[in-house]
Amino acid sequence: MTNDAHPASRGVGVVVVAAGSGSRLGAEMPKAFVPLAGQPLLRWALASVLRVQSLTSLVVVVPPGYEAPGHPAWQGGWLPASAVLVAGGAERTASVAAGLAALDPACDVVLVHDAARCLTPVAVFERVVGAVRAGADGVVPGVAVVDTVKSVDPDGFVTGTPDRAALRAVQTPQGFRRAVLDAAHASGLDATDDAALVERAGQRVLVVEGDALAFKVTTPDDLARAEGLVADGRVAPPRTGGS
Ligand SMILES: Nc1ccn([C@@H]2O[C@H](COP(=O)(O)OP(=O)(O)OP(=O)(O)O)[C@@H](O)[C@H]2O)c(=O)n1
Ligand SMILES: C[C@](O)(CO)[C@H](O)COP(=O)(O)O
Repeated sequence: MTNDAHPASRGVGVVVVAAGSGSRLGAEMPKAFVPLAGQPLLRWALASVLRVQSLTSLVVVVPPGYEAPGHPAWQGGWLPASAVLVAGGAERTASVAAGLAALDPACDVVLVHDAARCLTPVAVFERVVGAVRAGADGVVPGVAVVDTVKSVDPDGFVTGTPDRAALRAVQTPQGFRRAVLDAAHASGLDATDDAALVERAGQRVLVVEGDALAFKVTTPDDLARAEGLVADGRVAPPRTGGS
């Protein structure tokens, strides 16, 4: 790992959350360990994380029990030596909080990334880091919404049609000034992403351009899409002997 050339920088810490069960995928193992072209989704995700220029601390949040370095899931030596393993919680928010607690306290910028967004290009990471370094409290990658979106009531009746030009589907990595994210998680609230906690704390979150390759592997169709992209050579496989 290298230090950021920025004089005020004390480094970028990345928390990769990989503790989910993947119930919607329905595999026989936790989703992060499901193979994509023969390699665990987590390994694909780490391949981009390890290329982040200013990375100084890496925490991987895993299902309870997997934090033992001798766990069979790590056979093959693909886990980076620099990675700190911690056990996750029942919800994503709790897993992120566990990861934050294990991050090097010297990091002044934190990225939180889903292992399930396993093909996210490193350029997205660098874009998010750059925007945090430029002064944003929080930064999320996002893509335009292509469908017309409806809000509905509990009975399914439409209550509105928001202007989709003002909507973004957001991805990870989400980046924050360290103090901002720590304070947001100290609220103890739950949310489906970290930016929502920061928004609730009254901080401004900037959306930067995401990437179609940063889609989340959620269902079997998503995994098939990822397999197709690899087979077509759209993404390079993780190198052997590390991620
Ligand atoms: N308790 C949890 C839940 C989710 N995650 C992580 O958060 C990311 C986004 O979650 P999602 O893709 O929704 O994963 P799951 O919760 O595993 O999926 P499902 O809802 O289908 O069970 C994933 O990398 C997942 O491993 C986590 O670390 N801890
Ligand atoms: C964090 C996230 O990936 C941003 O899109 C997403 O919110 C996770 O949501 P899920 O409900 O756990 O699928």
